[in-house]
Amino acid sequence: MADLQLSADEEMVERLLDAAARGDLGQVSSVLSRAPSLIDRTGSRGWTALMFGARNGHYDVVKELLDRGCDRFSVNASSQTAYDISKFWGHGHVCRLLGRTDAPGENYFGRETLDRLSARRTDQAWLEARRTAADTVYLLFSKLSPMVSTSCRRQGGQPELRLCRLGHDAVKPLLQKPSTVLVFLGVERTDPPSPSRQADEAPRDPPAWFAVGTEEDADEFLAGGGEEKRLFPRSSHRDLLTLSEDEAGVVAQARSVLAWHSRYSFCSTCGGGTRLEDGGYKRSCLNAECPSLRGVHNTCYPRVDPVVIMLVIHPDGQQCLLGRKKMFPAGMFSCLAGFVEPGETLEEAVRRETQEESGVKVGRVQYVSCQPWPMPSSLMIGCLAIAVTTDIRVDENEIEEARWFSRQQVMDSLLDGAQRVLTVPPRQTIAHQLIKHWIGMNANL
Ligand SMILES: NC(=O)C1=CN([C@@H]2O[C@H](COP(=O)(O)OP(=O)(O)OC[C@H]3O[C@@H](n4cnc5c(N)ncnc54)[C@H](O)[C@@H]3O)[C@@H](O)[C@H]2O)C=CC1
Ligand SMILES: [Mg+2]
Ligand SMILES: [Mg+2]
Ligand SMILES: [Mg+2]
Ligand SMILES: [Zn+2]
Repeated sequence: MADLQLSADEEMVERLLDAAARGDLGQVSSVLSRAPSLIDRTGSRGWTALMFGARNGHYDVVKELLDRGCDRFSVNASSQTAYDISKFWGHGHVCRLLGRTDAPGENYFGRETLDRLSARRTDQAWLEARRTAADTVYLLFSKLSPMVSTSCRRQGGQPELRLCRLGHDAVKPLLQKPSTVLVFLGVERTDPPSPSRQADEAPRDPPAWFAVGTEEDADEFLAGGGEEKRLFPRSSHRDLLTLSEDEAGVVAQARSVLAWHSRYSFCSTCGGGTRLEDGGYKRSCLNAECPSLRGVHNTCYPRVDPVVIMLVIHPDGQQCLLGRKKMFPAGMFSCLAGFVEPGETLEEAVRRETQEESGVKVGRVQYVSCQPWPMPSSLMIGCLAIAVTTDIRVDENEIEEARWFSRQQVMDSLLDGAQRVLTVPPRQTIAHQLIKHWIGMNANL
């Protein structure tokens, strides 16, 4: 009976994959209406219905599968997502559909959903009006953790965290405390005004977003969520990686600025007290004699720490260098990385950090993409680097082990169910994306 059931399932999967490949929307919908759980099932070489639809440029089929909640990130036996496949075959319209959460060069924490309107940061009257407006959104952070709710579950996965959006009334008492920090994040990006709008209608400002930061527990806010469970995640590194791409971007912005406020309360030039200015983007010294008040000083502005992160490629082109820190989970290897030092180019930082950490010398360096990493304020600058030597000698203070891994070993690590000699960091990290970028450079469909 079980065998019969299994083969009936398999037959349905075959029908689904075949319909997706042919662009038969009716058949795809009919199979999934009867058996929704088959949506991410794979056929030969790990291809899903989404990949078949993407391979042949079937826009309607791809849209239907996405609307029904398929996994757009799953990879086939060549480690390609449906997006990689549609890009390879030149189906731009399907790429755009799939690219919404996996656009080329866009990394987790990198999406800008707000227009920062930096020119408005010094406009006190405008800021004051936006602070109290009915549609203004406040994000609350306690000890740098954003308040989130866990009301919905991602299909088959871990609970998805969503940011809690509060109104002015809810945060008003907190805003009156002198230790609370308020940062203007920007306004929602809007579509161009519709042609039907009357000429005499005044254009409305889109909703403004603010971040409110407190070093207190703020647990009193957790009660007001009704059905949904509200919390401030305490293991912020892991939990921040479960936000949606849209929310991750705004959290990266808010958390880095709030982290700067929480560590830089005093003037670093004279030790005096400081005052918040520019919508939370500046701290000015209260001591009228302080040199930091004359000229431009980077001590007054939120910091960003550039970090190079590199996938080092073996001179034979078929292996890459990955390392592991002692703190990594067992079996996990990642790209080497390190802070850029003053007066150093990105290329030199890649060469120096690679040699310090692994003993390998690097020649050519090529920039790929970057990622804001708000723990607390790094900007990860992702590069491919071509090795000119291959002997490994690790810096044991930082790295436990570094090894050359073959392309096949790395591909297996990206595949569900494959035999693995290593695991790579999760897809939200630029390390993962650099590794996938290298695998994708030799498309083997
Ligand atoms: N998103 C991703 O895929 C990855 C992100 N990272 C992030 O990159 C950062 C840097 O990587 P590491 O290998 O640790 O750098 P690293 O190789 O330069 O070594 C870190 C050491 O550098 C010193 N240091 C110099 N400037 C610093 C600064 N501005 N802030 C803090 N420490 C500084 C400290 O002594 C620190 O222990 C890490 O904090 C990590 O969070 C690292 C790997 C992957
Ligand atoms: Mg390092
Ligand atoms: Mg280092
Ligand atoms: Mg370093
Ligand atoms: Zn000062």
